[in-house]
Amino acid sequence: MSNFTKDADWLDWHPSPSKPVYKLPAGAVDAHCHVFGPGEQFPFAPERKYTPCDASKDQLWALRDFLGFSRNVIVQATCHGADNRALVDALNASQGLARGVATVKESITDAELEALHLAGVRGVRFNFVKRLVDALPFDSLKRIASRIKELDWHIVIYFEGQELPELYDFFTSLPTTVVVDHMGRPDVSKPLDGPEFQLFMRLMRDNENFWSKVSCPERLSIDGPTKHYLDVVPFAHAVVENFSDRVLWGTDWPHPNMKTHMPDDGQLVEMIPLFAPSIELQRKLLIDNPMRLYWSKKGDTHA
Ligand SMILES: O=C(O)/C=C(\CC(=O)C(=O)O)C(=O)O
Repeated sequence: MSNFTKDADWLDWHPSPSKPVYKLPAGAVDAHCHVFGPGEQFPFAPERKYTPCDASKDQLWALRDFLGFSRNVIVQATCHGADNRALVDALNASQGLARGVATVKESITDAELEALHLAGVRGVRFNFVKRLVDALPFDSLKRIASRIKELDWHIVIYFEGQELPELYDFFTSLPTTVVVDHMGRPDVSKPLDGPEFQLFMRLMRDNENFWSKVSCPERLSIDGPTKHYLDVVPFAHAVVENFSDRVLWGTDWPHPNMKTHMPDDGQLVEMIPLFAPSIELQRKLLIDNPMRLYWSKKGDTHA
């Protein structure tokens, strides 16, 4: 029994996803997912903007095995603030099969950063989605960026598509590899060749240190699950085709803050061959790229 009551409109993760017909290649990485709590053991942060249901590491491993993934990258979600204990607990229990992206404050010590690295953290997340966080000052983020660069970590950025013009110069000033969550959350009702998505494509084209997750069709789609989120495919396909060595894929389990429906994780896996139609593109997306970013840094051995 959790000490927390989830939000009244909270949708729980899918209890029985379908088995995907698409068979993932051996060694595939789910490079964007979260753990929540359990709240009783790892309390949610006082400054959080939402209270989720629990989504434990063991439930994440069960999904990994059911879908056919080998590894996970667990991204710290804002409901845990900069308290990375649930994340670190999951990494420590993963037998080397999970890596993490943490949230840190400037006050973190070098020893604490080193301990996160030892646990398997390889990046920090800067979140600019206004419904999720209060704005953070750029100069503070820049100081964090220059410290984590020393550890050979990267920065994951999360923002809404319409905010990119305002954030563009800050993003391109970052000194590390930068990974964009969910293709920068494009409005897929707008044209692929329109100014909004083309600015994102320019960001990727002009800055070789930028990577993108081609994730979250369920968040971006207007078509929705009954039409298999097909309106997202041209966007994801364009990103994979053009930047095949800098793309990642993730389930986004347990799908925080979904309001319209809870996706079937098996259905999300079925979309991978639409995003990455060839075996070679699938290998890069699911294995080569995430392994390079998360399992080939200082002190890494392949589990
Ligand atoms: O899984 C995601 O990327 C999406 C989230 C939650 C989140 O990122 C967070 O709380 O940090 C969202 O859009 O509500």
